[in-house]
Amino acid sequence: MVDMGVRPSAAPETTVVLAVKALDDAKSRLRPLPPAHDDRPALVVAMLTDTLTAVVAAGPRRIVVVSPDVRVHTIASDFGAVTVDEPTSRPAGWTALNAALAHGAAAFDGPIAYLQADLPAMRARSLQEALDEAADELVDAPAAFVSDRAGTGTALLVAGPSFRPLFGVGSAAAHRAAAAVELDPDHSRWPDLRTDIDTPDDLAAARVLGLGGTTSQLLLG
Ligand SMILES: Nc1nc2c(ncn2[C@@H]2O[C@H](COP(=O)(O)OP(=O)(O)OP(=O)(O)O)[C@@H](O)[C@H]2O)c(=O)[nH]1
Ligand SMILES: C=C(OP(=O)(O)O)C(=O)O
Repeated sequence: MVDMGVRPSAAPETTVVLAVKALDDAKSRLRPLPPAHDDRPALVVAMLTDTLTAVVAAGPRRIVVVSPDVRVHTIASDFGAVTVDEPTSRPAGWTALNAALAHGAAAFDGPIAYLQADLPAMRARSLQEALDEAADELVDAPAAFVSDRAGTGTALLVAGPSFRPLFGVGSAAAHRAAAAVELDPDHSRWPDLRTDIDTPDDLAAARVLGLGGTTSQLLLG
């Protein structure tokens, strides 16, 4: 007998796309770091590793990582991700980040989950739940998103391939204005998924939530 109360998980249908800029250019706002850990490329790698660990555990259809940095490609490959080079051009009015994300999604059909790559506290269960709720919204809406800890940015955007990602400063409002539905607008759930790391304060918040093993070992070990 089929249990009509249990919906299938959306993760196995979903392509997760992450963008990572060149490691030496990343996280300019993440300072000061404690002197013993003042190696931002290593921290970005650790956070990417913890993010990808959780993404893999969520069981998506595929993972795509877009980056100009070969070191990022090597890490992504270790997680079974498809690696994509930075696009060589971008449409007028597009930022480099959104062009990179759209370029990563371009070859694939089905729902695309654009996810921040610096979510070292994220648990697979939170991502799975958000993907499931996004799938429900995509029946009527072009996209759905989870805002970040501050409520102004976007941690996760799930959309069809034709929806233009609008990440950047104020992206929650931009995605809302493009008719994307905000998931859990009261911020009552998924603090781990919402905590992308831009500043030392973000890192402190992620520590309280519980950092993934690689970031934790780097900073605390
Ligand atoms: N592939 C690619 N990824 C990008 C690009 N710009 C930003 N990203 C990634 O998108 C995410 C958010 O980027 P930003 O907030 O602009 O940059 P950041 O390195 O996180 O931090 P700041 O240097 O402090 O702004 C990070 O994972 C970045 O690595 C880009 O042009 N190409
Ligand atoms: C790009 C974004 O985030 P941040 O710059 O905070 O990493 C965003 O929230 O759209």
